[in-house]
Amino acid sequence: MIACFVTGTDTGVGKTLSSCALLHALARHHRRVVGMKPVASGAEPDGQGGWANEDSLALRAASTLVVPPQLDNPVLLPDPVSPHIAAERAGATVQLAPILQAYQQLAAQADAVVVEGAGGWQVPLSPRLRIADLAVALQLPVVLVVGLRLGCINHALLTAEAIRASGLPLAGWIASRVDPQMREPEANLAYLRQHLGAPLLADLPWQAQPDARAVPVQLPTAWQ
Ligand SMILES: Nc1ncnc2c1ncn2[C@@H]1O[C@H](COP(=O)(O)OP(=O)(O)OP(=O)(O)O)[C@@H](O)[C@H]1O
Ligand SMILES: C[C@H](N)[C@H](N)CCCCCC(=O)O
Ligand SMILES: [Mg+2]
Repeated sequence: MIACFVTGTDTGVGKTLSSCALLHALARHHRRVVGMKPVASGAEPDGQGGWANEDSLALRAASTLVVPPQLDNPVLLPDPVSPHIAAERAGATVQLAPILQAYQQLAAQADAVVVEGAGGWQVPLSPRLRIADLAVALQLPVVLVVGLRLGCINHALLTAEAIRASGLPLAGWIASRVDPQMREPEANLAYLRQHLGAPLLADLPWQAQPDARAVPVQLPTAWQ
């Protein structure tokens, strides 16, 4: 079973697009691939009388394995704010155990699982729990999505350092060109390639209509 945890330099940097691109790439090598959004804040009508998070809907569309929503999105909070605030407003506390159980059930059915975090590495899920704690509890190699814009070098280096300090391997990183006006994108990319100490798995071009299927992804050999 192949699995990874996708984090980012921030919220809104392209983690969902990157996770979908990873799922499509994995599906070229493996039959049963599935995305997981363990904690989602923000819900919209799912078109079937219920509610769903837009990241979950995108991950499901990129997955080949269909699972019940309690497995691929065990915690769905209505408000699109930091998960610890969304949970408080919903009168809930995010707990690790049910998320780990859901992941184990997914992993038992799948050849590959891509787990998308929420926001960046230190985002709180509850007063006592952060995204980093969840990734550590899952013991997954991490893929870091860097939203290429001014300031991303600092955010990327700090995040990579924190991931390694947590004891998890940084399996690779993805450049996500979220700012078409960015100056010197290639020089920024070159610096990150030299200093992140992990392979660049994909370079997502800026797209007016982002299409995860159209992006070339270089999967680590062990994932092929
Ligand atoms: N390469 C790109 N080109 C153009 N737009 C992009 C690109 N990558 C991401 N976007 C857009 O930026 C926005 C944020 O991207 P996305 O939802 O993937 O972020 P995220 O990191 O998953 O955020 P969250 O923390 O909410 O999960 C979306 O509207 C997405 O379509
Ligand atoms: C609602 C949003 N789309 C994300 N899922 C949550 C982002 C939390 C960011 C918290 C923070 O770092 O300040
Ligand atoms: Mg997302």
